[in-house]
Amino acid sequence: MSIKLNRLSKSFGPGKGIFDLSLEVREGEVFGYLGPNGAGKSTTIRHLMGFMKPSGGSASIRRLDCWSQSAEIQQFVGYLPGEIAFVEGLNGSEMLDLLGGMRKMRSTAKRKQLIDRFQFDVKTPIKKMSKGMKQKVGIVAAFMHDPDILILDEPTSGLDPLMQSEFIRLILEEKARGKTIFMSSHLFEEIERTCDTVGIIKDGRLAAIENIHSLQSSRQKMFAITVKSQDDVLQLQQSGLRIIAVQEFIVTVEVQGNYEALVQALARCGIANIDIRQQSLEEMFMDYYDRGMAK
Ligand SMILES: Nc1ncnc2c1ncn2[C@@H]1O[C@H](COP(=O)(O)OP(=O)(O)OP(=O)(O)O)[C@@H](O)[C@H]1O
Repeated sequence: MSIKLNRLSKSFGPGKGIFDLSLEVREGEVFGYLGPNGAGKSTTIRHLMGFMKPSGGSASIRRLDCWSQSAEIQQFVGYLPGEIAFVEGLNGSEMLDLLGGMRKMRSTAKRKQLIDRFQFDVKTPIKKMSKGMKQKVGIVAAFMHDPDILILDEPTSGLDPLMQSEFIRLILEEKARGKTIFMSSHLFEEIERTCDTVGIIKDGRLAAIENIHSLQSSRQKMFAITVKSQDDVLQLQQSGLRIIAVQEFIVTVEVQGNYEALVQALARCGIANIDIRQQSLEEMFMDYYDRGMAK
């Protein structure tokens, strides 16, 4: 096991913080950590990096305790913080020199390659950099020593769509090279395209941990059925199918596998049209939020 949270908890006051988080990330797995603002993503990540002492439970990476053995852990981990703290007065290149020096890095090949890839002028003083440029410096710093494990807190925040795609390509390449990646995100597409597993955090608690591939196959289908009369609408409403919306004669039904019940109900109605649409990962995500811990 690469990363393990065992009932990790940190309380910042009543109902605030993270509570009883348990999860495991295997070596070579890409784990997406999804949740709304204030859910506890950064707090979890800060524990992984050893910046915070848990109030209860523990976090470990490769069996090393994230709090008491953080110096050892940081040797093989690359970290991108949610908000990057820069040293005043330095330009991008000097900042990367400083971070590389702290790691006693000798080779700068990967750093050069990343700078070319993300296309930015490293000589710009950090004070004058845009949010996106600073984020690029942070990405280079996280990846430049070619770490085995990457812990990334909202890595694409501030990047334009082109650079977001470049970042996704980078993640897929690093994944192919066997790297273990734990990343938080608000972007469903980014998680869907890169991750094997997604953990959903809500109000400091894990609402779900799902394999992305089985999540994709268990997606519900939405049938927007246009019927011919009000009686048909009633007929569908009484059919026991899961009705999502009714708009005049258009009844939207959510179906997951139970097509026979749908066909039987439709056979009793006058049908003018049927549109079929698959639920997006984003809708599934919102569904988890709405239903809270019930799922
Ligand atoms: N050092 C702290 N002291 C007190 N409360 C804190 C501290 N750090 C975080 N919190 C609170 O804990 C909760 C979780 O915050 P956290 O930053 O982990 O959320 P997040 O999921 O990363 O959100 P975002 O997407 O906005 O970055 C919030 O209610 C936040 O106000």
